Amino acid sequence: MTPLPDSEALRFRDVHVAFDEGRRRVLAGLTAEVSTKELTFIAGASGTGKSVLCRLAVGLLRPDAGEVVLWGERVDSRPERELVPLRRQAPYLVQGPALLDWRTLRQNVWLADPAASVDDVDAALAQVGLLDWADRLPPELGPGAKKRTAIARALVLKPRYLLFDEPTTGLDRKAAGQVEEVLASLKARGLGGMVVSHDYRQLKALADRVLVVANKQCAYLGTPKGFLESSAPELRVLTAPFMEGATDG
Ligand SMILES: Nc1ncnc2c1ncn2[C@@H]1O[C@H](COP(=O)(O)OP(=O)(O)OP(=O)(O)O)[C@@H](O)[C@H]1O
Repeated sequence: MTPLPDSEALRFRDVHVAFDEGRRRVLAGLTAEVSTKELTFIAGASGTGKSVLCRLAVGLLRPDAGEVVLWGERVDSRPERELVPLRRQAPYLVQGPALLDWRTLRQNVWLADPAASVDDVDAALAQVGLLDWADRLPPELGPGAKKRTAIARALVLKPRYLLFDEPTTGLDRKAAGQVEEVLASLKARGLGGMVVSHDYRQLKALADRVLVVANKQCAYLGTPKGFLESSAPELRVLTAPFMEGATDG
């Protein structure tokens, strides 16, 4: 494969991460390169380091060894003050939406970027299908709409890349479908992202690429089809229940 230009690449090079004073090794020599123009799903069993990968990508966690390079710049060794602007370009959406309940949706989005114009704020809400709800308060929303508001908070920053940690976990089918529609529309507009997900139906529908973390390394980086149809034991253990369900249904 031809190497990606720096302007489109997120690179992990021989990354090592351990917790509890080195006793709990999570990543040991993970190397992978993803395009920030694509939607890359991060798959793997629970606790293998998928969220750790997101935190590394934007410098919320520094590796014990190895390099993390985003758009040609070392993230792992950058001073914290330089990471703040980087995180506006590549916001990381954690699982909980973290909205202020006493502020309207419009105000919640505005708070993410007080310098934004009202048009920009409303455009961000429109992109997630919530413009009609701009003057409502978060407690009036269901969990899916709260999640979409959190996405609007990231979009108002006019990001180059988005990192989503399990964006539909805990949502019912309908709410998850609405969040997936937002992901699909961002993808259609050419905005890339990294999505930590256990939902292989969603992965199959949306992913350009899949990165699997297993055995403390990158066990697979390729197409969703290649991932789902692989016979490699470390991938089969993840995909077999889904593939069997797909055949049955
Ligand atoms: N700050 C921390 N201190 C100690 N251990 C941590 C810390 N952060 C992560 N870990 C451990 O690192 C491992 C990987 O965590 P991570 O959250 O990346 O897993 P994950 O693959 O996203 O899991 P899940 O699918 O369950 O969300 C886990 O065993 C977790 O307990």
